[in-house]
Amino acid sequence: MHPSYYHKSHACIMVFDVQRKITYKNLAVWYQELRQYRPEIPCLVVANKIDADVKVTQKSFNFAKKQALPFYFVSAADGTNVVKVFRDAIQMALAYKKNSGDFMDEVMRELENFELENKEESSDKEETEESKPGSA
Ligand SMILES: Nc1nc2c(ncn2[C@@H]2O[C@H](COP(=O)(O)OP(=O)(O)OP(=O)(O)O)[C@@H](O)[C@H]2O)c(=O)[nH]1
Repeated sequence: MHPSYYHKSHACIMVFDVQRKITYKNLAVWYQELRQYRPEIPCLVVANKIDADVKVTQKSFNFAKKQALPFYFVSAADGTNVVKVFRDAIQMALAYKKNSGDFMDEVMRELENFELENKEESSDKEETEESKPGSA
């Protein structure tokens, strides 16, 4: 995947298809690539399409356990756990964004603060210009 897709990401949801083994096997490859660009962001693992065969939820998928990642059985078709996954991902992303010690994140945070301060300064200036007597 092009590195720009990883840029400024604060969480990752890795989804595999329980009916296609290759998609599970490929998780390791995707995960390695993700960690190259975003070493610390929260990553969630999703086993999708459980509606196709619910018995699959009795199987254990060790990839997530091995990497100590949160794991969810999901069906995008009937909605099982979809909201939960996105809620958890957003919560983890926000927590990460606030507290990240990753160097690139710190740089991005500084840049965002700098831009905000500049915007505030220029809007303060505009306000004082407008309130000057005789100004249009
Ligand atoms: N039964 C079932 N089918 C699903 C589920 N989620 C997606 N599908 C089906 O799987 C197929 C692929 O879904 P897409 O949304 O195209 O997923 P994708 O990741 O873009 O798939 P690729 O095009 O193979 O890369 C579609 O026919 C979907 O209807 C699910 O939870 N259960």
